[in-house]
Amino acid sequence: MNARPSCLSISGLTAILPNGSRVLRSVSLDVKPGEVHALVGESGAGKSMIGKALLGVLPPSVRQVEGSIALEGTELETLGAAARRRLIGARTALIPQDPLTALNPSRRIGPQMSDRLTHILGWPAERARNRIREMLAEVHIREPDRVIAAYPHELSGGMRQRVLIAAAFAAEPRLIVADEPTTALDVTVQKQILRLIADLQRQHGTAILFVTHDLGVVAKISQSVTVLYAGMVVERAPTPALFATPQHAYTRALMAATPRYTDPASSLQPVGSAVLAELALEVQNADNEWKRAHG
Ligand SMILES: Nc1ncnc2c1ncn2[C@@H]1O[C@H](COP(=O)(O)OP(=O)(O)OP(=O)(O)O)[C@@H](O)[C@H]1O
Repeated sequence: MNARPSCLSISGLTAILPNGSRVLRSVSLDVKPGEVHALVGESGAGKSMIGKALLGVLPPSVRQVEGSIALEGTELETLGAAARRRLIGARTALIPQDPLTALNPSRRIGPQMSDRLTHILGWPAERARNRIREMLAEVHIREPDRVIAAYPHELSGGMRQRVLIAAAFAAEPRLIVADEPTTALDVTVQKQILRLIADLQRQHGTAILFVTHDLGVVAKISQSVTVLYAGMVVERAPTPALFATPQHAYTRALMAATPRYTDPASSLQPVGSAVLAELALEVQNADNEWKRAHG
């Protein structure tokens, strides 16, 4: 028997729009303690929606109608709004896609980094300041004083993302949601940032739900992976098994569309119409089954 609960356990998560269409179709996934779990899918697959459901910030037009989300064995549904916010604040952190919009342009970096530690976790200001300095060193920022005193626009995109990574790890969360954290960066900086996240993850033993559309990133950073299409889980596997023996035609099509997994001499293949027709049928079957079960 496995006595240690999953760090994050999502089961049967269904979210619905006012017109009745489901944007998440009974999604289940598990992130084990200390592992990186990749959530991969094309634009619109529902990756961000899962992160938002976890953080309790679904858009007003989207309702979670079914399913459960548990953090280290605690079902979020069983908590009141304030207790849920406290638990999420203490156990999770977010590395966002776009570091510029995630930072307040009119406030200096230092106070923005320590806000979470002082406001949500109640740390004294000096402890928070010291922790921020430690974390800036861990993300290889050589002039911490300059960065602490800077406004976001005074830093490069890569530096801003380092700052947000430092802030995410500062309170030793159990789970970090990394929402396409390298997408907004230059290609050369992307590699450094990915390596940095991987290094910190190993050193701190933090579990990460790593949202990405890039199978190359999945291969580099994750131990397990969930492939999502139209809010539906298409395939879930340990990462080495996914690449060695992909089970679903859609996963194989995504691989064929990713440069490093194809013969460089061959051209990249978009997801073909046969695969899309198969997916459409699976979505329809899943929706019919759901409608039958819900009258
Ligand atoms: N505020 C909203 N109201 C209604 N539907 C929405 C809203 N935001 C997103 N959607 C829809 O929900 C579905 C999932 O969107 P989501 O943003 O989670 O996809 P994603 O996989 O994160 O895509 P991307 O990689 O482009 O961010 C899409 O069909 C999208 O059109």
